[in-house]
Amino acid sequence: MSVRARHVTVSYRETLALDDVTLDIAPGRVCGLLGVNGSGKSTLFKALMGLVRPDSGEIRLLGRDPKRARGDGLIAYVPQSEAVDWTFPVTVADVVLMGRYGRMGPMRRARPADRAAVADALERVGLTALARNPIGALSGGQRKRAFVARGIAQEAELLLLDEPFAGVDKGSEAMISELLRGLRDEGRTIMISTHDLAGAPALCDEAVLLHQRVLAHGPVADVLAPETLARTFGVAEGAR
Ligand SMILES: Nc1ncnc2c1ncn2[C@@H]1O[C@H](COP(=O)(O)OP(=O)(O)OP(=O)(O)O)[C@@H](O)[C@H]1O
Repeated sequence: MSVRARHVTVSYRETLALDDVTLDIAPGRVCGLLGVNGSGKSTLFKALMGLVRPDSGEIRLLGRDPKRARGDGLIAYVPQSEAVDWTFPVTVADVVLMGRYGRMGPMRRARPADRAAVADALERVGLTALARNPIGALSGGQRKRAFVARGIAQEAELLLLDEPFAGVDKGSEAMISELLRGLRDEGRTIMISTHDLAGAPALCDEAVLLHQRVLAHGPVADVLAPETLARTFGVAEGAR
């Protein structure tokens, strides 16, 4: 399994963010992580990256402890747009090169292989012509593509994308979806978190409905079936 979580519980002081989450995600899948604001999606990503330690339960990523998996460069994270300081003076190529830091040693001196990996990744996401532009000068969709390129340059096996389609135009959404499908077809595992249940991306092979607990996990249509949502959110079926 790419992702294997067993009875994972995470709390911040009094707030229970994840409650007994058990989850398996196989390699070569795009999994939508669906849930309303505050349902624990970011916390699950942080736990997968080894940035928050579960109170109890166990997580293995590609058979490794999350911190180890992150240290080995197996996990790439594409943050929510709001989580990034876009005024930070780095170029698009700099952002992508960050994906190679784990391989570059303490001096962070890029070798020809690192530069080639950056060039390939930029080519793949269609940003070669913008490589020297400041990241902040790009559109929302182009910024996301730059971060996906960082994950490609990193050669990550598991890509976690936080709200990748928020603030992104339809053209970029289609392009990002196509990119992610290509990575999936290479056997990589992709998780996409979104609170936009209705717009749950068509590219997902499966979905998880999270609300502190895993309420449903399976084909997207089943997870978003009116009966499941009604059970989840207590909405009377006839009222929608
Ligand atoms: N650092 C923190 N300290 C205290 N409480 C937190 C912290 N981070 C998250 N929480 C709380 O944990 C719960 C889950 O939050 P989380 O950010 O994981 O949800 P989310 O589904 O990602 O929400 P959003 O879509 O708004 O990002 C919420 O009640 C939130 O207020």
